Amino acid sequence: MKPVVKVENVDKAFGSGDKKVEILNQINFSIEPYQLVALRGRSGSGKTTLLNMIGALDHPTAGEIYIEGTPISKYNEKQRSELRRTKMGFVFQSYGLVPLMTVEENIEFGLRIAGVPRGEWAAKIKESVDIVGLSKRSKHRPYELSGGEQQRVAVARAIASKPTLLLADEPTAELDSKMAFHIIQAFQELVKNRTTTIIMTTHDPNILEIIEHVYTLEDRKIDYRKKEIYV
Ligand SMILES: Nc1ncnc2c1ncn2[C@@H]1O[C@H](COP(=O)(O)OP(=O)(O)OP(=O)(O)O)[C@@H](O)[C@H]1O
Repeated sequence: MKPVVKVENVDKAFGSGDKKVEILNQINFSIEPYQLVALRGRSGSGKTTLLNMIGALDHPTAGEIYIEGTPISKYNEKQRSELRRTKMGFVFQSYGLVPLMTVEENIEFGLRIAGVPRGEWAAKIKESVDIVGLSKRSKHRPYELSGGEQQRVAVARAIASKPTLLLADEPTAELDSKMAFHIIQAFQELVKNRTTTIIMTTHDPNILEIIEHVYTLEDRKIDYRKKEIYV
């Protein structure tokens, strides 16, 4: 099976001339299908930058990123947006919920964009809302929810379409430890059922403890560690 993600000799710098800041230098790694991967590193180490490049939202300065074997650097904006829409789910720090839509409608909107057939929406909305424990809140609008609840809606929306690749930036940052574990368990189920490959960033040592594949960004380089997990 091809890796879902292959990052090859990737450099990333922002700015130019005197203001040039090199964030990532010669990054290489591959992620096999149905892995749950954690990306850790100090604030400013480039975790979000790397997720953005894997998610075709930003371009490497050098090197190549392959999604399911296809190099994406030559994709035009339309192809990149198609790739994101059909294969990827995103949980980013701003959540990106539509304020005037209820929880259900926000998830439905995500399903529509991902091209999921209409007949599957109701079941997928129910399933994803149940997974994040928000069944009782599904008719509420984002502004009626706490920060952690909004984050769970973003998770539900991202997993509802069962994307090939889920990219999640600090998806448990706003959650208490019980709910954070619950979300990670849901991620582990998606991986175990061979539904999705997940890359998430986290600072939380308790979560890093239970994730098998951990990548660390430090001094512009990446380091990989596979752990034995006993659960
Ligand atoms: N568009 C941009 N222009 C200039 N510099 C940027 C840009 N985006 C990110 N950076 C810089 O790149 C570095 C890495 O940022 P990034 O957001 O990837 O870090 P991070 O590891 O995700 O941090 P955190 O844990 O705080 O979210 C930071 O120093 C940041 O200021």
